[in-house]
Order: sequence, then structure tokens, then C-alpha cells
Amino acid sequence: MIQYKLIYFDVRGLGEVSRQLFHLAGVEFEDVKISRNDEQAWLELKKSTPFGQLPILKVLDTESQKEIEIPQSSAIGRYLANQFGYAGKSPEEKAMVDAVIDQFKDFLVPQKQLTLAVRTKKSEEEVNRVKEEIVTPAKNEYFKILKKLLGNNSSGFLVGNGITWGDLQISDNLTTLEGFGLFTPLEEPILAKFHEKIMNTPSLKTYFEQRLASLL
Ligand SMILES: N[C@@H](CCC(=O)N[C@@H](CS)C(=O)NCC(=O)O)C(=O)O
Repeated sequence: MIQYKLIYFDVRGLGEVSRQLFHLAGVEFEDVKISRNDEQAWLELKKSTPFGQLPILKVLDTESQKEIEIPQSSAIGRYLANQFGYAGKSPEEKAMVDAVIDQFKDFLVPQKQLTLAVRTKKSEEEVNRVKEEIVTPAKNEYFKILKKLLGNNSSGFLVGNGITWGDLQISDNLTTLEGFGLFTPLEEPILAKFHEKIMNTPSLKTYFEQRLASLL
């Protein structure tokens, strides 16, 4: 038997897509959430993590007692998506799903500046400057790409005709952008329809409904 333990902070961030993959697949896992406010606990744990950061996924084979620890959110997401059948149905689909993830990671670079400005309680003026000058231009290009993918695919998913971890990642990011006031469903009907579709995925609906509002 395989036992999974996902360790991340008590936020959605880079751990959320892996959590969603477990719920989507109906596979049990231990969802360890390290408090963002408990710096001491994190610094202690940090020493024993493979690359010094979270998330990490521990995979234990209970028969052989062999355990592996996987660092890096995309490596974890890709591993779980492959294990559970949400990585794409062919090598070509898998490559396109990876391209979607890479595009998201590119966008994360400017988006992180906004997250940092908010977390470090910069002035409203500074937060708005980062939003307008850094994040919005990058977001416009990113949205163009997403709309092109959705426009070329009648299934309503970004790649192929079934849900993949690429859909989960982009939908989760739209939730984040909506929170920042950078995604307004009424102004982006194509992306809004996609977001709605993923949020209404039957095996994920309960998880989304029960997810703590604090899991920002
Ligand atoms: N490229 C890594 C980035 C991981 C990362 O930045 N983790 C942050 C949390 S989102 C972290 O562990 N911060 C605490 C630290 O670096 O001490 C990934 O995708 O997993």
C-alpha cells in the first residue's frame, strides 16, 4: 500500500493543486499544514526538507517501508497527475499541459511581487503601483494565451477533452487573481465559464465548499 503525506503551509499557494489532485482522484492523503505564523516550527522543519522549501510530498510504500520525498510543486503535481491519470492522455497532450503549467509559472514571477507587497504590508499606493505597472500587463498576455487555448478547444478544458492538472492550476490562479481584483468574471466571460466549470467538478465541489475561507 502507498501512503501519501503532503506538507505545505496553511495557505493555497503552491500546495493547492496537489491537494486538489488527491480529492479529484479520491485518494487518501495526509494534508499537513504548517502555520505561516509559527516561524520556529518552519525553521526546524526546513533543515530536514530536501531543497529547503515547501511543498514536499512523502510517498511511503508500506510493504517495503521505502519512502521517497519529492520537492518542487510542479514535480509533485506532475507526479500525482501521472499517477492518477490527470496529466494528459497522450505524450502530446502531456506536453501541452506542461506548457500551460510553465506559462503559469512565468506569470507567477510578476504575481509574486504583488503577493510580497501585500504580505509585507506595503502602502496602498505601492500595492496599486505593482498591480498596475507590473502584474496587469503580464496578466493581459497570460489571459490572451488562456483564451486562445479555450477558444481552440470545444471541450471547455484547456487541453484535450478531460480535466487535467493544468486546468486545476489555472482555475486556482483565477481564484487568487479574483481576490486581488485582477480577474472580474463579468469582464472575462470565457475565463469565467472555464473557472465555473472547474469549480463545479463533481468530485471537487464538496472540497471547495468545505475549504476554509482562510485558505487564501
Ligand atoms: N519552486 C518552488 C518554490 C517553493 C517556494 O517558494 N516555497 C515557499 C512557500 S510558497 C517556501 O518554502 N518558503 C519558505 C522558505 O523559503 O523558507 C516550488 O515550486 O515548489
